[in-house]
Amino acid sequence: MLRRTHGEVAGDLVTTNPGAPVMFRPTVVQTPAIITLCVLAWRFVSGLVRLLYRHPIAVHAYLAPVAATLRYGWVFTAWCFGCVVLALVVWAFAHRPSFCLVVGWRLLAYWRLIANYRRHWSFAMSGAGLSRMDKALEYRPRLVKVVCGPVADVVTVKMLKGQSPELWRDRSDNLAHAFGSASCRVSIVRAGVLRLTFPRRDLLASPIPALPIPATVDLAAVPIGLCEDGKPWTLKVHGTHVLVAGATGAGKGSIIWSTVRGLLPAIRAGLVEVIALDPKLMELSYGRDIFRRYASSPEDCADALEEAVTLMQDRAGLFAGHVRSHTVSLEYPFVLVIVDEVAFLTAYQSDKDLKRRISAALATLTTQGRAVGIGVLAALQDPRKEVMNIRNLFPDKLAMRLDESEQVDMVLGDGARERGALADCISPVPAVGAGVAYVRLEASPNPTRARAAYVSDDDIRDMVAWLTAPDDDTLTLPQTQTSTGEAA
Ligand SMILES: Nc1ncnc2c1ncn2[C@@H]1O[C@H](COP(=O)(O)OP(=O)(O)OP(=O)(O)O)[C@@H](O)[C@H]1O
Repeated sequence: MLRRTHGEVAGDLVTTNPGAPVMFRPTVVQTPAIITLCVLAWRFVSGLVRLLYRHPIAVHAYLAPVAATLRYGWVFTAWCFGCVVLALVVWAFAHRPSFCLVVGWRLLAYWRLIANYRRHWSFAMSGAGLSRMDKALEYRPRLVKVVCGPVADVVTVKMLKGQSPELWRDRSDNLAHAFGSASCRVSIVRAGVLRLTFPRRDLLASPIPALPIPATVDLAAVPIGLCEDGKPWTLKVHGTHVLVAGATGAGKGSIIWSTVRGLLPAIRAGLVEVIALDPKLMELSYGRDIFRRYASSPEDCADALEEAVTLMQDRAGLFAGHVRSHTVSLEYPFVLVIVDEVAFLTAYQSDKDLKRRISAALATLTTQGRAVGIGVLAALQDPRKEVMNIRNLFPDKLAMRLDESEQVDMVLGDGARERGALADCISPVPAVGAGVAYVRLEASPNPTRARAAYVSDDDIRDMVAWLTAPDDDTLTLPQTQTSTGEAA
């Protein structure tokens, strides 16, 4: 039975000082020892069961040697242990990817959980202001699990009630430094649960050489570089328009040329045609033989754009009432209009008539071109509305190195910078930051960092040679497929 003792008599605590705080000591309830022991035993047993349920492999890895030693002696156990370690080492050397997938990343995750995250969790949470004190008790967000991959640790966290993802995004720098990482990306898993991504190494820190010309072409996923998680970075060109924004020297050319390189087999097969507008006369002139039409002067650019508009209208007239979307074929190839530094042709164009013609053609192509197989890939340095008033007509946008933090949301949409698209922090050193971009992939609202492969002048020369060379034994003409399933 619970025994109740009385609290202290208030009279003893009363003071004549009117400023003294009112003191109160509550009634003390003494719990019999047996109840305390039962509660502790219950907690111990339920903890054991939970451990066995959550980490069966780890528990058996500890229990098996103990059981083997008791049953067969320590020599047998040591032999077995040695054999297992040897087998793992051989596996790791013989086939590293499968070893990492099945064993390596799990072991690393276990190690990082104990040696880094659990060890620093309490200080990191209180230091970053993410824990909460209530009645002298500290409540901390729960560290749910750690998963390691080749380049980053992904930590799943359960927030405290009342916390928001924005609060965690605000503290992402504190978390990155607390856990010894260069950055921390916060994304939402579900209500109350967050995913923190801590990169361990940066795959994009050095330039990526030009990718091999692909054997098949998928217009929904043209390989142009590498994502920060090590996956290929692919760009959709058919059924969309792409705007690439980046300050001077950000490497916009590498996105344009990597795209052209990825499309090369389809260009050679006649399933894709490229119209290139190069008002700066520098970027695209080197590979003009690849393009169906190359234009550099503003008059020429206006004519080329109007030619694309006429083609678009002809196709619309032919397709109307028959098909609702374009299928790539030799008769109706996909036409990609590439515009390097589009602002030269619009905002900075002094000839008012040319400016009007170009702006009208661009707006027409970006509003009506998708359905009839005409796409626009435009690059520009300054994404402000005064400079590019039709930027919202581009469904896909890439943010390369930008001069100001406000420009990030202008390009990628509201909240992109808060979600980790730090395009204004990309290094201006070409070897480190050129070609790096933040992109919003269809699968996720959170921006992903990626780097385009660098296509050098020699690579462009080889591309021209590859495209114009006659079929012979030294050249293998790849089978060309498009996203729409047509084959050359
Ligand atoms: N993907 C890349 N990887 C490594 N270096 C690159 C990459 N892309 C470009 N560079 C380097 O950065 C320099 C600038 O690239 P680029 O001319 O493409 O930039 P840009 O954004 O087009 O600049 P601008 O708008 O001034 O023409 C190049 O000379 C090259 O040395």
